[in-house]
Amino acid sequence: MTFEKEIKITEVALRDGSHAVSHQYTVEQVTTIAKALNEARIPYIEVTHGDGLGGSSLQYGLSKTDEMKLIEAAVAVSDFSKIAVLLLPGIGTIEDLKQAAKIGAKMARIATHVTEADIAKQHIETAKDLGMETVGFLMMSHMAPVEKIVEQAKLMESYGADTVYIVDSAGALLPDQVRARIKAIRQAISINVGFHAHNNLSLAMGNTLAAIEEGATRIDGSIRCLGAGAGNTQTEVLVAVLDRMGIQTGIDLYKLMDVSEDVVSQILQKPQIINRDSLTLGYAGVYSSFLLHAKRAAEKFSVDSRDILIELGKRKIVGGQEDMIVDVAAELSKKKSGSACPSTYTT
Ligand SMILES: C[C@H](O)CC(=O)C(=O)O
Ligand SMILES: [Mn+2]
Repeated sequence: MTFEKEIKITEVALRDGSHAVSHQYTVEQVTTIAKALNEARIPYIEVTHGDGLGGSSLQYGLSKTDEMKLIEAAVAVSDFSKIAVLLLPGIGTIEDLKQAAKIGAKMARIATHVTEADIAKQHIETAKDLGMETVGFLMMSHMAPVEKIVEQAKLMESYGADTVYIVDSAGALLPDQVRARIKAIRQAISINVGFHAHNNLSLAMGNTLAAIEEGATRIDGSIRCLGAGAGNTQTEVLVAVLDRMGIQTGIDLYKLMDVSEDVVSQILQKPQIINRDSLTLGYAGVYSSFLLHAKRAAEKFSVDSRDILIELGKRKIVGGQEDMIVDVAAELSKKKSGSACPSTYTT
């Protein structure tokens, strides 16, 4: 294969990776990592709470540091990289977006469940009015058929998005499913197509390459895999692989390897591996950030978190419906013991 096209990587360790560090990033850490990524010539660095602007909450996990301070810190050390922010309408607001733009964010990625693109209209339009490069981010893309995804991608294009992403939030897509999705939207829209993978089934790299072969030119990576579940496509590995394939990214591989080894590995609470939890997420096809809630509910109701996750997958529960996790745990507990009492109340 020979590729002439340019692949532009968005580094998500300072956003998706926020899940992996329980949203405890400090200004110093963000400054060090963003500075190194900027020196490695990463085109875009995404910085926000893991669930996007406004995500810091009891529901999604409280940030240690106000995300606007983290965005400011990244902007201050990035003269090459553009700082991107993620926004899920309903979690983040237009005001959050305006503030992020004011302090120097240059790209807005507006994320919706794969069938709900219409709720992104005002956010995409506002981001464009603010002069930001704008991405429509179709999450949980394994949950909708190709025709539905095409319809939703067209909506995002019609609102003014510069790029539409297929997002494999659960790390559940198989390579042929990625190919079908990217190929179909590539043919249906005339803006950039992007792909965001999770590695829960160990397919992040393979799926990313499949997406590139079908015409995706905007790709997400995460240094040292730092992201929800088993993490994302590992940026430094991706850059090396693309280089071996003759695809130029303009990124300095050695600098990226060094920031991974010398900086990011030091702040990891535990290595980003595929364990039974993240494997279950991919296998069940559920949102990676459900894991923590499912584990808490499993402990409370003395049930197996895998059973909760698999049941959530069967019921097609989506982001925003986290309260269902406790309901499912209670039901499973009731089936098991005839009582739905949290374990702290049983003897
Ligand atoms: C809010 C989510 O964590 C966005 C994302 O990275 C995904 O769906 O995957
Ligand atoms: Mn993600």
